[in-house]
Amino acid sequence: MYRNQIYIDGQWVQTEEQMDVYNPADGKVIGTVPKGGKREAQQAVDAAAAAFSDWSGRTANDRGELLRRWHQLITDHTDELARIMTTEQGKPLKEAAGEIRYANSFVEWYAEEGKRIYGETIPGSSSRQRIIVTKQPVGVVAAITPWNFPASMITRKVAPALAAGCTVVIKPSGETPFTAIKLVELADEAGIPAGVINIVTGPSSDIADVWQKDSRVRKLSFTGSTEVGKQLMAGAATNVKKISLELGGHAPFIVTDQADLDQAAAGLISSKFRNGGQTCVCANRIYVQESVAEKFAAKFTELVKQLRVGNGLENGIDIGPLINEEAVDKVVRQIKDAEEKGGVILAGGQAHPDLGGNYVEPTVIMNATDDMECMNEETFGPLAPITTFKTIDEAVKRANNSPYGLAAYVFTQNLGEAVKIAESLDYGIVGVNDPVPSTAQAPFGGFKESGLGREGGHYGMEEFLEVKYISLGL
Ligand SMILES: NC(=O)C1=CN([C@@H]2O[C@H](COP(=O)(O)OP(=O)(O)OC[C@H]3O[C@@H](n4cnc5c(N)ncnc54)[C@H](O)[C@@H]3O)[C@@H](O)[C@H]2O)C=CC1
Ligand SMILES: O=C(O)[C@H](O)CS(=O)(=O)O
Repeated sequence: MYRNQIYIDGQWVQTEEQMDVYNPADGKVIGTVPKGGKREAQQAVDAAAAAFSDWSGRTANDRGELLRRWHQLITDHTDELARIMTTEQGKPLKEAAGEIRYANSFVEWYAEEGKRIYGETIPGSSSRQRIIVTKQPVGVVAAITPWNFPASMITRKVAPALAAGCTVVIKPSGETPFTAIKLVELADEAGIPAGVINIVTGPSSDIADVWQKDSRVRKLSFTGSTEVGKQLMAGAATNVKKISLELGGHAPFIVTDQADLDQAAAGLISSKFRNGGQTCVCANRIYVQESVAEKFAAKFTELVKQLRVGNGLENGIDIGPLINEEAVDKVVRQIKDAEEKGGVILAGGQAHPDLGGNYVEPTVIMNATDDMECMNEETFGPLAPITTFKTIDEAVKRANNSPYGLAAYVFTQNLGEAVKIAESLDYGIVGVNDPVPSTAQAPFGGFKESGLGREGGHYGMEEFLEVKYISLGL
């Protein structure tokens, strides 16, 4: 069912040692992938470096045409890709199919955007000088991606990199390699030349160590935890690589007394429980203005109690299993901590009593306080802690009191209040009455310890380009 090979220089490669891949729904092994190491990592960079001259020398139209073929093949294989993703990651099939479409939207967008890499001329300092500013591809790109969005975190890097004329080496998460391998298989089928895309699975630190030390790798693009991001940022200093980091988040979700409470409650369901809460942009702290807190909590809790938990491959499931036992332990630990500190459980409150395994009940906790773990540490699970506030200034101050700065949300029907709050929040993404703002044409990225750089839109293209200034003496 799953290709269990890695792809280097246009060849599908096996390794003696293999790594098991598990289905989080039942803990069973669904297959194995190569345990690639330093040798495979080096071979991948060798291939990408060798392919760079031809690929970067092609026109943006040529590269765009191949990206368009890749886009069509991903479209044709959406159901197969979604089923692979749900089996190795756990998210419900409908969400997995949604992610494939979202992932594919980056391929479509950058197939065109490569044709819009503009330079400029600047008036010279003398009549005999012409100033020309051009953009050129940065070179070989290393992409290291997480398990929670196994498709879109790859295409959000690879599509702009290829459109810019870069070649790439990819290390997907060991939890979800099959989605990545299938995407690369379709790129191969689309006719993207050997060496342009390479994928290696195996121990991440061995592979990353090779890529960090190889000066031909000119750009590292990483999505994952802030902890690992900091390690990679330090390593990139070895030969001053350009780096993009999409790291952790801890999103505040503010509901003012001017909000449409039904809209806000439905919005919180979308933000909080997408991918079972395993997204870097999902609501982690819910701040509700005092006068509407009880009414809002009742509406939200009613919706939470209707959510169905189960195997993502079954119909009608809203929340699948978390990725592994450690993820479950973290959520249960945060629930217990919140209860010990005075939190009141309105819904859920435990690992799933009937399903067991990696399943957790969607949980709502009222009377949350700022000293609780869940109000400070990224949950990455289906836990919604609600606290109240008196004034807008208080809400903004508490919302900004975090080392993270990725996404934030505010629900209000008062335009002036919305603008004031959105402009005051220290976050790279602010959803105003919009619980899922992510889209291919907009810049995705965070302030503070949530990362560096942006992905999506023309901002995402700049991450794979170098600016060159040519001074022309006449
Ligand atoms: N800001 C964003 O867009 C996103 C942030 N995240 C964050 O990532 C975390 C969950 O994803 P995980 O995959 O568990 O994160 P993770 O940081 O453990 O792993 C991410 C990737 O890095 C690799 N990796 C792990 N240790 C490494 C090392 N020492 N050197 C090189 N590579 C290494 C992993 O194999 C995986 O491919 C959460 O904290 C979440 O907030 C996840 C997705 C998107
Ligand atoms: O990794 C994530 O959490 C994603 O970046 C969130 S989104 O792009 O799907 O909104």
